[in-house]
Amino acid sequence: MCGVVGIVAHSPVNQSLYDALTVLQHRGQDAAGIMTINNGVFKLRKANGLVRDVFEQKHMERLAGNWGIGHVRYPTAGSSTSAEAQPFYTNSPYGIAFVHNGNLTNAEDLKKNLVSEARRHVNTSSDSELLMNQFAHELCESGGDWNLKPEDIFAAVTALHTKARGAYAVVASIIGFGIVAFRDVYGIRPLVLGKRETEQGTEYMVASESVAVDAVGFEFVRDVAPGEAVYITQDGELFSQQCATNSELVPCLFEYVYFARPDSTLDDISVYASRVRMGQKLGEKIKRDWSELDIDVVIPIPETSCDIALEIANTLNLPYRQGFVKNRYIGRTFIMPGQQQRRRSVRRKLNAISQEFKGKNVLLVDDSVVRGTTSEQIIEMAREAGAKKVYFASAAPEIRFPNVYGIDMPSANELIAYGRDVQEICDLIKADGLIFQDLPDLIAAVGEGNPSVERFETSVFDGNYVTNDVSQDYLDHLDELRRDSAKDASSQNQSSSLDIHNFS
Ligand SMILES: O=P(O)(O)OC[C@H]1O[C@H](OP(=O)(O)OP(=O)(O)O)[C@H](O)[C@@H]1O
Ligand SMILES: NC(=O)CC[C@H](N)C(=O)O
Ligand SMILES: [Mg+2]
Repeated sequence: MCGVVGIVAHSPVNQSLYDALTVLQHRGQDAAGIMTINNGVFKLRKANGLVRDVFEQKHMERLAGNWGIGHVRYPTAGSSTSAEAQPFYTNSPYGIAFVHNGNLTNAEDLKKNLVSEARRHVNTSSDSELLMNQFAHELCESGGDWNLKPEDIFAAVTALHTKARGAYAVVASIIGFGIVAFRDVYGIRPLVLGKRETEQGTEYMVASESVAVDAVGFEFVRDVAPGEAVYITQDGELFSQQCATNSELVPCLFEYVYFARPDSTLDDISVYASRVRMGQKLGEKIKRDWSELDIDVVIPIPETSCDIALEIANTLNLPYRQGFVKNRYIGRTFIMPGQQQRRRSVRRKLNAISQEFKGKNVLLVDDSVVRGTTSEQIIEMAREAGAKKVYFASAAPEIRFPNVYGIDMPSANELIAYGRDVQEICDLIKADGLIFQDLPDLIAAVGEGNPSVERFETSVFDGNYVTNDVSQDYLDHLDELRRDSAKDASSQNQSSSLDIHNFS
């Protein structure tokens, strides 16, 4: 996942963009970038690392200007090199800076056409650079004259929707004109709009999650609709238009399970409330299926599962205890780039308080079990701390299918539930019992927050890919390209790519 943000204000935006990126940090820990516009010139700083490490005082001072965009990256295509950090830039037409959350499913076809028909150069293996070039090409083709009008921009996004497939929540700044933000036709990735009234006039903000809007002191207005584009001129005038004929809201279910912050509301669904309902429903299932078990205490695996575990404890009428302490200086392990790093990080990140385990039958709760990196080690730690029995509950069902829409799960073989039933997974992670939420219950837990959402993007659980273009051949190809062992080679290949127009 990545986090995107864009602000058009009447005073400098560097600090607000920085603040927004720090509250979106949970969506991407690999790289961060900000590009502002000042006196008709782009100012850029991007690099690998966390927001707090990428931007020093000197960079912040140089990021002048009253409008700009920002990005935190979790790579799902290409490599992890700084050359693929975002924003991307292209000089034609007008000068465009571009940030993207999501992942394309037809990147290779797009690339062929871009080179052969549009004669555009794409310098990295990032699908986001491709998408930017396709957008730039559509802007050239949209028929407007030099003085770009809202209808020209909407025509370009309309054309883009017919060519790009997959997931994309995008914010782009077009120099001399303004910021355009849009979501793919299913709205797989989130994007929200905020505003703030000032003496100089209205200021606007778009961001991946509502928490960024709150943190920067803007007021939440609404979600950007799937297929819709919002255009904010550099003077603060807002235009919006539905640019797709076939749009339908099908948001990613895993955003609510794991990715988004609990204090965000996405597509009118509170992430926190949906996690509480996940806990209620899983608690009911545990009551039904495990009535004979004598569980003494419910313990969450920090951090994402805490709200879920508390509700399970309430439903089961059992004590809830924080048996693991999280090292606040270690980030999320699942979105780290390699399995070795992920494995090492679990023990550095979590430590058991042995009194909470000694002689007890504990129920450990996590939001999800993906590669099994966390669950396997945590169960071992619970036993080392003296637990008698260790039961394990996952608020998400078994994850058996790769993700192609912006979550880095490209290889079915790396998923612990792939080709295994619950007992086999339980044996692997060495639990005394393992229980997963049922998919209909998870869908209900999230969907109750907004009954108008008829479908969610659930491919990691059931293999149904909403874009209808994902074949087994494509998945095999992705596996070859992106499985952990392949990624290292790709990063080495790309490490010599140009880092263009960047402040060091
Ligand atoms: O089965 P796995 O491959 O280990 O993946 C699942 C685990 O990874 C995530 O935690 P993470 O440490 O990323 O973040 P958190 O602190 O937000 O829970 C998630 O919450 C699970 O704990
Ligand atoms: N997780 C994401 O949204 C990734 C965006 C883009 N596909 C990249 O790899 O940079
Ligand atoms: Mg976790």
